[in-house]
Amino acid sequence: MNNCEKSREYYTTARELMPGGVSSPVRAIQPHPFYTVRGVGSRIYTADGTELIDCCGAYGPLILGHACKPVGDAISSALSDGWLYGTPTPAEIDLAQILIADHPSIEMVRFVTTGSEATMVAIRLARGYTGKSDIIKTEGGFHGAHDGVLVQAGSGCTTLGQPDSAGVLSDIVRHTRQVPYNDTESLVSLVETSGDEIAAMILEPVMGNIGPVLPKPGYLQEVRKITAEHDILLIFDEVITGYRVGIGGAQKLFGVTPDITTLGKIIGGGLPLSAFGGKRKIMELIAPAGPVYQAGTFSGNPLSLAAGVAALREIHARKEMYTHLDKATTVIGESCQGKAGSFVKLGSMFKFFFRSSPPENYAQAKESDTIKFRAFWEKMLEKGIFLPPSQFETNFLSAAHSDSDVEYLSSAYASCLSA
Ligand SMILES: Cc1ncc(COP(=O)(O)O)c(C=O)c1O
Ligand SMILES: N[C@H](C=O)CCC(=O)O
Repeated sequence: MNNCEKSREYYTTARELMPGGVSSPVRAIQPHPFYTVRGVGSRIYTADGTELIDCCGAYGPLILGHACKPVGDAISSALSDGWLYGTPTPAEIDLAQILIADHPSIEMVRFVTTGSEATMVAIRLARGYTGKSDIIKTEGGFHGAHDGVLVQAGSGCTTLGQPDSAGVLSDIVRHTRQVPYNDTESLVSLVETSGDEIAAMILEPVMGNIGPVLPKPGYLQEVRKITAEHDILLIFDEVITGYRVGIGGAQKLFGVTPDITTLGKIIGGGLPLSAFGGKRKIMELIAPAGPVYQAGTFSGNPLSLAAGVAALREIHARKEMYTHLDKATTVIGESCQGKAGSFVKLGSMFKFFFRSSPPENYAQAKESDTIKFRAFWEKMLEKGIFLPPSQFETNFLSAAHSDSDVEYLSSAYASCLSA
């Protein structure tokens, strides 16, 4: 980006104040990130006055685009009533009713603040329910930044080349078993030898933190069958896919019912809100109904709930957006035909991999040429398009992207991939 003097200065200051200069590692674009001061519709605006078409969407929450008016209005209205009470609120009942109606797997729900919290407690709940110690995750799966899942983790961990984290005790991660995604044979052999120790398998039904990487036909159904046969709870981490691949998430799209579901991102309308939910007999183990403890000062905060209810009502009122978004990414994919690499999409999730065929798992995703990705990413930025700055992060389109945005994106993909 030519005009970036202010961003450069901000970053110089920020690096003195915060590790890596950022609040989350994926934002530390080198040699310096751009600083954003405004977001409207499909656009973000930098501190240096550059307008960008945003295909990052804050890493997933903004399916309605930036500053969506009904969501903003709901936040303003909630704000005028104060913003934190430390008591139950009517809005949590409204949002719980929407989530339960939309997800056949969810009979009860608990609101928390981040996706990391949701997956952390979902795992604790599975252990409490089954009395077993271990979990299975898929290699390259990302479930937030807590100890038990920071092993072979996707997202920033993979981008930085640090899929395991220092500071995590080997005693903890020895309870986290790994299998490749899309590989039922490895799963069967693991559960046949160790099924008695395994409380839950947690997976992103569509892997969003190395790609996207899509499930092979029948894979999720097989996983459901194998886990059920071995009394292993199945946790679908739908923090990305919830309301992203459609109302009802990946479980509805693929017709697979997990035991526990984690949701985040979109359900807060862009404010911090996450949830986990599942069958009543499992959820009733959560305190104070049962012995599995979870608590949070900011859990179910009124502003996030107001934003979430407004966002989900808007999504319901404009369901046709999913068809439109799917067509839009198909158009972008067509412009990538014949280019050296592979285009992968599901609805509004998409990515061009610098690898000859679409990856089916973590090992294959990591074979992508990240140097070529970086050169392509820079060219797209020069054209005024912000893609997540990693081969291993999904691009997201929003309902605010217009037909002309999609046309522009398509021609930019075609020309930047040819160059
Ligand atoms: C699939 C998935 N699960 C969990 C998380 C953790 O969510 P959060 O960043 O809100 O803690 C993320 C994203 O970070 C995610 O993509
Ligand atoms: N891929 C991550 C979430 O889905 C990116 C968000 C972050 O780590 O800041």
